[in-house]
Amino acid sequence: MTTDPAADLAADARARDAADPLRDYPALFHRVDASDVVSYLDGNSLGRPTIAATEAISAAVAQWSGRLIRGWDEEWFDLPITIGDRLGRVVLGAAPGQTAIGDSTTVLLYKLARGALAMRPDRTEIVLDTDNFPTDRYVLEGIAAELGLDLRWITVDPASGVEAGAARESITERTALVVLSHVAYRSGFLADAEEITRAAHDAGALVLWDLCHSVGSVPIELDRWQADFAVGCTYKYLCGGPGSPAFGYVRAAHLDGFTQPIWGWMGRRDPFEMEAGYIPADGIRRMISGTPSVLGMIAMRSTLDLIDRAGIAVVRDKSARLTDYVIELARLLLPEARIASPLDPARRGGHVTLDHPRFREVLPRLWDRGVIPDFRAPQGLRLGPSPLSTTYAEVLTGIEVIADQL
Ligand SMILES: Cc1ncc(COP(=O)(O)O)c(C=O)c1O
Ligand SMILES: Nc1c(O)cccc1C(=O)C[C@H](N)C(=O)O
Repeated sequence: MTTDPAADLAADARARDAADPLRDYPALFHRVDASDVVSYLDGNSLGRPTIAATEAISAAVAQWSGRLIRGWDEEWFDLPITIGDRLGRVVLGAAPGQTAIGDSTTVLLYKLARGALAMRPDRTEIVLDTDNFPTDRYVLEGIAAELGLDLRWITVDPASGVEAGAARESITERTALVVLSHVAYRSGFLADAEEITRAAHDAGALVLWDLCHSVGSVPIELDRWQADFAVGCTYKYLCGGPGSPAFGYVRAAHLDGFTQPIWGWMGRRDPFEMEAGYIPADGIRRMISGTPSVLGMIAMRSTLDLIDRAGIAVVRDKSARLTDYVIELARLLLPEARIASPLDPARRGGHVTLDHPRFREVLPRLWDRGVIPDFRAPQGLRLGPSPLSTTYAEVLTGIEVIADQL
């Protein structure tokens, strides 16, 4: 301890970094101009690129230029499934043959929800919550209008999320499908996915989990939870790059009869036979509609290598410590801001939201100072440190600048 509180805080952050089992990982990510961005706190919107990803993308371009159309037979045709299997093993708790990469989260959500609803033709309701990510709400509103179904909304406090008890009360014998986020995009609330899945099954309903904000930071056990379907994006903690394709999971037991609504040639059995009529490919390949984005899938592989090496439990532990640290610093340096996320780390994913009526006006000044959090209307500053790439010192710098600007 010194008589200088700022120096004490800096020393404490350095000590946390020195003791961090993942201390060597931040150096594996690009930092093109360290003075331009002094604190990146938006890893849950767009992860930083790994250095290995740049090399892997260059190698993929070389393969494209050398192998040309032959690349499809040699590797690319199978990539959505081979990377899907790897994703399943490293971060989803999913055995092979249930995960495919392709499309955006929005499109895959539509395809999975339509396929799921076709499995419960006698039921009339979809259960969802009022603070799910907009795309989930809009897609389900569209499907409900298209199929003449009802939506049953679970009303949630935006600083919290869907409790298992509230979900159980909302699911009835009319419910065909429950669609919820594992980690809420605004508050970071971590849902009890296993218990909610059980509640849905007890009522004969199916569940589709949106894993966008948990994949790569929170352990996921899709097979153990007996989840029916899941979807998630790969550009956040998986650092797949802007617009990298999403993943979709269909439980093996459902695959045989599963029909998704966009019948493209790439998801057909024997696509290069070009035959009349659509017959879905065997297994999870049937989730594919059109030509997959090969270059878009490359970067996430490098992040999966890092998570595989570190172990998702260690990644989660760092993530929980980082968000605890955010809360500790916010209480100390930003006492006028409200913490709009669960305080218990066991009930929180990888980010924390702070509320203050002046955050909207402060945001451009933070960007000018090289501090990049997210802003979520009406007044939330969302801080998403990425466990593999963010240091404690970076978090401290960010919150000091926020305090200074506020
Ligand atoms: C929970 C959630 N679902 C879906 C999406 C987005 O889907 P898409 O990749 O289609 O834009 C996001 C983030 O953009 C999200 O946070
Ligand atoms: N997908 C995004 C985009 O294309 C532009 C800006 C932000 C995003 C995001 O990922 C937003 C994010 N899913 C959220 O939770 O707010």
